Amino acid sequence: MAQKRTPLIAGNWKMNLNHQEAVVLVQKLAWVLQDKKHDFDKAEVTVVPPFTDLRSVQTIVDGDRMKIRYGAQDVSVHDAGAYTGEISASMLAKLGCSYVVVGHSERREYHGEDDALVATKALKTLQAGMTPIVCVGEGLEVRKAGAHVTHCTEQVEGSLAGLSPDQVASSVIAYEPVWAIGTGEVATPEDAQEVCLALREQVAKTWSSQAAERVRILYGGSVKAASAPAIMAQPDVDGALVGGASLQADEFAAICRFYDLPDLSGVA
Ligand SMILES: O=C[C@H](O)COP(=O)(O)O
Repeated sequence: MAQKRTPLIAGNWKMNLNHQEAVVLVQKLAWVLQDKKHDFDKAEVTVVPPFTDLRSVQTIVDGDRMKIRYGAQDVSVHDAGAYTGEISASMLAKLGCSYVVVGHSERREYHGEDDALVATKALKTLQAGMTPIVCVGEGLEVRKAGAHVTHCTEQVEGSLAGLSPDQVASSVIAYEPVWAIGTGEVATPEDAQEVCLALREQVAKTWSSQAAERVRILYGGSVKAASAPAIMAQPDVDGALVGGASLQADEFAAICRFYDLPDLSGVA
């Protein structure tokens, strides 16, 4: 019997909200989810703030015993030492991070991160006891050429290279078509399912069928409360990596609450 994957809704705040604004948003999100009786066993909720907010988020999450988890938007490939400006995995783990987003397209584009570097970051994250959210996705030209499935499966193979099947199974993959990020151009549920299924099949081929069953695969790219249900109802989509909409507590909570619906079968 295949083990059921726990859905994950992660909110990537990107370079937004100082530590004081972060506390306000997390507090409001907790209140809205509590008010709506969100079942955290049905879907994990994670916020991914800037580094500067993590200690404040840890304080309020721990202090109020919130079930909301949190994580970081990047991590160093180094363990410690003379690496100005970098943040190590052990530092993030010490701050109670559960997740680390690695290989986001904005880091690949603006910081020249390649698959090999992303794979090292994913391994460092796992070795520190956290879960990497490994981002892959194609650009508009690749999509127009119909090469998006090949592009993304090759990217996932390279971005998880060197990990064991168990480590891959314990990771999260986020399919984020670059042309959908921040554009309002959300992928269709069929687009998302097509690539997420291909990624899962690639995991089965490269690592193991057990890893393919267990690895969670998210969709990201202009996800809003209105578009989320049909995408997240797809059989190979295990949640969402949300950007802009995660900065609004009500909108982000509405996305999370999709999994509280009594019967999801009719939503797709
Ligand atoms: O990490 C989140 C993705 O970049 C999606 O961002 P977005 O929801 O603002 O398009």
